[in-house]
Amino acid sequence: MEVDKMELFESLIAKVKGTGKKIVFPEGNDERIVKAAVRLATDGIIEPIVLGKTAAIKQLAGVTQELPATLKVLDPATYPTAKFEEMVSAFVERRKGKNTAEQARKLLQDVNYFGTMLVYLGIADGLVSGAVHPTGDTVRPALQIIKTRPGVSRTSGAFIMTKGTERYLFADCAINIEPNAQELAEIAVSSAATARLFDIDPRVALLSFSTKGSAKAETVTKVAEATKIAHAAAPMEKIDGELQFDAAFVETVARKKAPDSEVAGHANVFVFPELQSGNIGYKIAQRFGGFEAIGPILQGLNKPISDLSRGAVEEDVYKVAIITALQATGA
Ligand SMILES: CC(C)(COP(=O)(O)OP(=O)(O)OC[C@H]1O[C@@H](n2cnc3c(N)ncnc32)[C@H](O)[C@@H]1OP(=O)(O)O)[C@@H](O)C(=O)NCCC(=O)NCCS
Ligand SMILES: CC(=O)OP(=O)(O)O
Repeated sequence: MEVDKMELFESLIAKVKGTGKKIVFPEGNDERIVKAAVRLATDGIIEPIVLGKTAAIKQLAGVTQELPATLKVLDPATYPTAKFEEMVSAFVERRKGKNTAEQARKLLQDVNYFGTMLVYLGIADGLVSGAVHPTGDTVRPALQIIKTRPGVSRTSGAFIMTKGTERYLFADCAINIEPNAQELAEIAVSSAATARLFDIDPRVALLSFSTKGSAKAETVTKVAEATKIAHAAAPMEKIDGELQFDAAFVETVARKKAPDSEVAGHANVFVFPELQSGNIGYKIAQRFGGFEAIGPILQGLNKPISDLSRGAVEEDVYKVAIITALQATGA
């Protein structure tokens, strides 16, 4: 089968399998998480580290024999004191005076902080959480400890949206509540890079309720300004805005509303102007449109940390973990 015709996840699995990536799952008390982790280990795709107690994990996963050999269970409650204190010291050093050792010990009782520190210390290559915890609680440890890559000031959350052979990227659907023009530009540039993970040749539309000045409002000016900043930051990328969704997506509408745009009518990466529209937009495409929505994939962090929707099913956990491992390969 040619790679571009391969089912998306077959090709992603082929890139990840054999790399031995260790992904930590802090929510070992959730059935969807443990079942996905067992499948990922059994299929030889990643080496999961599940936080919790072996007996409870086996029961939730419905495993009566041994867990797969490549699945490691780690119980924070019985983590050796010396190792825990090393973690505390590393945390305090990373927080540069923002947290004391006493605060660190308390924060590290939280499985998301504990799991994120495993990634920071290199014990795990990435983390998947958020099936139980809301996004803020899942990503805050990563924002504080893992932090953004040089040149990126804000992380953002993208979804890969698939239906049949259709494949699009939506962002930011998860993190930045009211991004300014600079932040929106960064989200657009990061999204182009994320799209390439999925073999999408990115054509990025910055969405609005206006197309090329058809309406006047501060919120529209912000999107037009973000487009200019994104062009200056990444002149080789195909990025355009401000565009309404129909102008971005439908060729006949694009010919009328934005005839000179190389993106309009052909966009495959959709950047929303703020979080309300982004989060609502992806859920409408998912629930009305029948698209599978995988993510949010956090963009621009130093190491891969992935959130899940609390509405996620086992299959979503499985797929998000594969994407997280793919990010960990440096692809
Ligand atoms: C992501 C979110 C939790 C961060 O909020 P917060 O914890 O109040 O953030 P704070 O402003 O206190 O910042 C905490 C740290 O994270 C950093 N940070 C905050 N947002 C960031 C971002 N988008 N990218 C990178 N770092 C960020 C801050 O710089 C700060 O770092 P510091 O402690 O080293 O100084 C918040 O923006 C949020 O709730 N977003 C919406 C999440 C959501 O509900 N989405 C819908 C469902 S997916
Ligand atoms: C991404 C998202 O919307 O997460 P949740 O459904 O958990 O709020």
